[in-house]
Parts: sequence; structure tokens; C-alpha cells
Amino acid sequence: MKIALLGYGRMGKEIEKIAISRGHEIVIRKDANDVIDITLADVAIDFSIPNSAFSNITNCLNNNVPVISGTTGWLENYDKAVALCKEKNGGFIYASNFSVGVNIFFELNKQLAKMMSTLKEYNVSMEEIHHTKKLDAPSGTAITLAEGVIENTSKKDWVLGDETSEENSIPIVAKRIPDVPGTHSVWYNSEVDTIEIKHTAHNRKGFALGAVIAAEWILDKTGVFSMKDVLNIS
Ligand SMILES: NC(=O)C1=CN([C@@H]2O[C@H](COP(=O)(O)OP(=O)(O)OC[C@H]3O[C@@H](n4cnc5c(N)ncnc54)[C@H](OP(=O)(O)O)[C@@H]3O)[C@@H](O)[C@H]2O)C=CC1
Ligand SMILES: O=C(O)C1=N[C@H](C(=O)O)C[C@H](O)C1
Repeated sequence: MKIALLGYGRMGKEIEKIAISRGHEIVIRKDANDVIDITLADVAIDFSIPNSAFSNITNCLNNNVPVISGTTGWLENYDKAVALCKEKNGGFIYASNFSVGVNIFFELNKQLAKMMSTLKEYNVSMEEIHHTKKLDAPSGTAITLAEGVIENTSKKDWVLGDETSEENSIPIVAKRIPDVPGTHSVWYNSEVDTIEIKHTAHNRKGFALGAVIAAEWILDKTGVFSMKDVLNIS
């Protein structure tokens, strides 16, 4: 499969290694100002920056190239990307986190939220820790975790910061520490105890492998999908 890497930074380079090891060819490596012909690729994988993800995705969909996006911090335009994908009968997957482990963790988080939903003595909060080069906060993964809690409890939204006076908001603390690939914790605190679930990425290989698996999976499909579809998690 001929792959376009839209974003050739930390993730683009990690994806390249895994894609080549699985027998694929990288035909485009695009950074900020590079002009490319996306039609050279069978599939595109976008791990770029918040300001460029949407234009990269629309370029793919307008040219009938299925696209996987892992870029975070651009979701104000997600619905427009979905609409364009449907209009063009294209293929599109966005995931805030492509690793198998985090996608299992997302399901665990939803199950736990369901179990905690009637226990009013517990307060839910979250923390995400990433490297200091990260542009967005909170992380896309933390937002997905918060959405999982909101779907299953009376919580209505999330706020960035360690405290909220809003009973219906989930506080998310974002910490930046050199070289941390990504650590996410969800806590339920009561006066008597704490329940904690935590996912720690040891490196970027899991994100990259998930993105390549998603690209292989979408090649012969049209529609808007999630990593849950790719991994067949029920
Ligand atoms: N969903 C997931 O599983 C994961 C998501 N991410 C997300 O992926 C994104 C990238 O992360 P990471 O690789 O660490 O970041 P990097 O900063 O290392 O890489 C981003 C790259 O995008 C390039 N870029 C800038 N503008 C454009 C453009 N218009 N088109 C294509 N590329 C462009 C930058 O080039 P230049 O240097 O020239 O500006 C840079 O090389 C982030 O949003 C991050 O949050 C990260 C890990 C996992
Ligand atoms: O920027 C990163 O590095 C990461 N970003 C994603 C996010 O915002 O959740 C996924 C992963 O945690 C690494």
C-alpha cells in the first residue's frame, strides 16, 4: 500500500518504520510548507498540527484518498470533515488515540463510569501527562475519556484545571514533563477511598501501529469509522 504521511514529525517517523516493516511504501512525507500530489497515495495518515489537520483531511477526501487522522486539537471542524466524507463517499477515521491499550482503557472507563454513576459520594477527576512539545491541552485522549464519563453519568462537561466549583463538570489536569509519551489517569475520590484507573504509554510504537492497522483496514471501505470499528471492540 502506498502511504502519504501528512506530518513527518515524531509520529510520522514512528509510523514510517512500522509501515515499512509491514511491507508498505511511503510515497509522501509532508511537513509544514510542502506542496504534494495526494493522488500518488492509496491512503493518507495525518499526524500533523491542530491548525493543519482539517485542510490535510479535506485535501484527501476531495481527491478520493481515504484518510486516517490522529492529530488532536482540531475537533471544532470534525463535523465538517464527516459531512465532506459522506458527500464524497470517501473513507475517514479520526481517533484521539490509536493504541490498542488506550482503546481498551476507553471501554474500561465507560464501564467504571456506569458503575459509579449512582454513587454520589465519589468525585471524578482526570490527569494527563505529556512531553513539553505538545501543542494542545487537555490531550485528545483525556477529552475522549471525559466524553465517556459524560455519556454514562450526570456530568455535563469538562474543565481544564484542578478544581471546579461546577458540580456537573469533570476537572482535567494537564501536566507537561520532558519526554513523557502519554499517561492518563481517571480518579473517583471519596472521603474514605480512591479508585484509580491509569494508562501509561512507554513509547509511541502503540500509537503508530494502531494508525497503520487503521490505514490497512480502511483501504477498501467507504464511510466514517472509529478505532472501535477497526479493533472490533464490543
Ligand atoms: N491519535 C494518536 O494516537 C496520537 C496523536 N498524536 C497527535 O499527533 C499530532 C502530531 O504529534 P507529533 O508527531 O508528536 O508532533 P510533531 O510536532 O513531532 O510533528 C508534527 C509535524 O507536522 C508538521 N506539519 C506542520 N504543518 C503541517 C501541514 N500543513 N501539513 C503536514 N504536516 C505539517 C510539522 O512540520 P514542521 O516541523 O515543518 O512544522 C511536524 O513535522 C499531535 O496533534 C498529537 O497530539 C500524537 C501521538 C498519538
Ligand atoms: O501529543 C502527543 O504526544 C499525544 N497526543 C494524543 C492526545 O492528545 O491524546 C495521544 C497520545 O496521548 C500522545
